[in-house]
Amino acid sequence: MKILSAEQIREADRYTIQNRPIASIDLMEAAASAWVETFLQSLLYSHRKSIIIVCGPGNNGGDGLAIARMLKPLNNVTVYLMPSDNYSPDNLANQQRLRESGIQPLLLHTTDILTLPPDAVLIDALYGSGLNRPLTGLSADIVRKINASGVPVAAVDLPSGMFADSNDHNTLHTIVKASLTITFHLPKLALLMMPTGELAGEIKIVNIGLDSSFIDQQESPHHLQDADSVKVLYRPRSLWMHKGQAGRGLLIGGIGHTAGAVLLASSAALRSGIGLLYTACGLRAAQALPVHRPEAIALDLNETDLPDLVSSLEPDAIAIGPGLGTSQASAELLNEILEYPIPTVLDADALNLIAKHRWLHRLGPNHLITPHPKEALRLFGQAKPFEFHQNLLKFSQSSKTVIAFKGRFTRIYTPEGIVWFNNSGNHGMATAGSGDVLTGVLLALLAAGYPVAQAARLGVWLHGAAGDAALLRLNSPESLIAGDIINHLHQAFHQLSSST
Ligand SMILES: NC(=O)C1=CN([C@@H]2O[C@H](COP(=O)(O)OP(=O)(O)OC[C@H]3O[C@@H](n4cnc5c(N)ncnc54)[C@H](O)[C@@H]3O)[C@@H](O)[C@H]2O)[C@@H](O)CC1
Ligand SMILES: Nc1ncnc2c1ncn2[C@@H]1O[C@H](COP(=O)(O)OP(=O)(O)O)[C@@H](O)[C@H]1O
Ligand SMILES: [K+]
Repeated sequence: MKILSAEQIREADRYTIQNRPIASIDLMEAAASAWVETFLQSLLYSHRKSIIIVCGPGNNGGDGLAIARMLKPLNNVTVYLMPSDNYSPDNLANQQRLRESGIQPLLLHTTDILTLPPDAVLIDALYGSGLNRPLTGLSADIVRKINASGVPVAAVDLPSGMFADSNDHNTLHTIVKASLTITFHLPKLALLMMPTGELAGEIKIVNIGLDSSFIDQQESPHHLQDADSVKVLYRPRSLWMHKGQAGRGLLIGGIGHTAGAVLLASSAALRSGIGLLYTACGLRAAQALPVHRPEAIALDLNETDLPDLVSSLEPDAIAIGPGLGTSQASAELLNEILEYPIPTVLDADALNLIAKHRWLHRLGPNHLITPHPKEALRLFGQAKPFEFHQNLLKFSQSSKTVIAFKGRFTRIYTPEGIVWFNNSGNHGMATAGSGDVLTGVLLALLAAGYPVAQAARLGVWLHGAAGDAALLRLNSPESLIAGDIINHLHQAFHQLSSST
């Protein structure tokens, strides 16, 4: 699914109204109705004693007015409206319809009249994608009062005060903090990125019937990656396959006390279909691995000459980093690995070493780096979130390196300039070792021969989908541990192979 800019979304609205037999006011009615349908199914709505709706002067406010009319038969609804001498035509039309339905909106001349009972739910329809500058004055005061109240908020299209695209020049404290954002038709960039994404709460996308051929024609580097978009990448195994065709992988890490990292990565690689796995690690891990995972071949790094190993093994793919440490000896191992033109995943301490030794320029098309935000900061330096995003995009294009920037919506930056926002995975995965599991999955896919960008996309999705299957089973994000992700990889693969 494409992610369009605010400007492109406006164009899509305009195009739909001009080329489809639907008037602007009817599109608003359809949007409000789709929003209400999703809202009524949400946990946020259940058991709430009243509904407060705050409406702005534009079409976002127009949606709010229409939503108020639709919810009136179901609950106790109070509507507040921003005073303006420049209401949009559809906003005015919906003010009229609302009054005809028996609701008189209260004009929000001052924040004093805004009453926010704790057992209410607030619907935020102040501003949407038409925001043209950060909020100030009365609008900002209203947002601050809403945020201070503790009343749960469901936002219409976007939390008010948030720009759909870059918020690098915005102030976060003038953005509504929502528990749920029901957005229209397409995801918006700001909903998928920190720190703005966190202000949106749970995100739901509702179809409002915008013209799909117009959307298909729009150029955008940003895409949301779901099961359907990775299914096309998946290559099922041949019935006649033998283990030599499933790929050989070499995993390097687990030095000293950090044996667990390679144990997790090894298990994940084996559960992701690797044919042969060699894990080169410290003594502790080399002793623990056969007990923990006898399918892997453990090699003690102290007794292994890396160039000899690589030339005798001829691995199809390498992964280096989990539990590697940042010692001089580890740096020498990495220095060697960076010379091989073999598809390689670089994670954790491998990334810290690259930052420390300023080896970023040595990365190329056979490399897949998987930084979490702190590692990315060490590698690429500090920048505002949207600028940082642009920097990653530029680096991937110029170096031809694939980046999986990990987080809630892990972003996969590909050298052709496309960024995939992955939508599998959950907050239960914010636990030690889940990144090591991803490294193992990626190693297996690279060893199986998937091109680097495809392995990254597929692996990140599988990892998230396995986490989702684990959460479904455990029912508690707190109890989810990295091993559970491994134990549910089979379900993620099954989803890929099952017919649509
Ligand atoms: N046909 C359409 O265009 C559709 C639009 N929809 C809704 O329309 C929204 C976009 O509507 P609009 O383009 O009218 O924009 P908004 O309603 O988001 O905001 C525009 C209004 O707010 C004012 N404004 C902007 N920034 C401000 C600021 N910092 N302080 C104070 N006032 C500010 C503008 O002067 C204008 O009056 C979407 O988010 C969505 O909710 C939906 O109804 C679906 C269909
Ligand atoms: N809130 C979340 N929602 C979705 N996925 C998450 C969330 N938190 C973490 N993850 C995923 O879990 C993994 C964590 O990786 P990382 O931070 O490297 O962990 P570790 O270093 O402990 O192994 C990443 O793949 C990330 O995308
Ligand atoms: K809004």
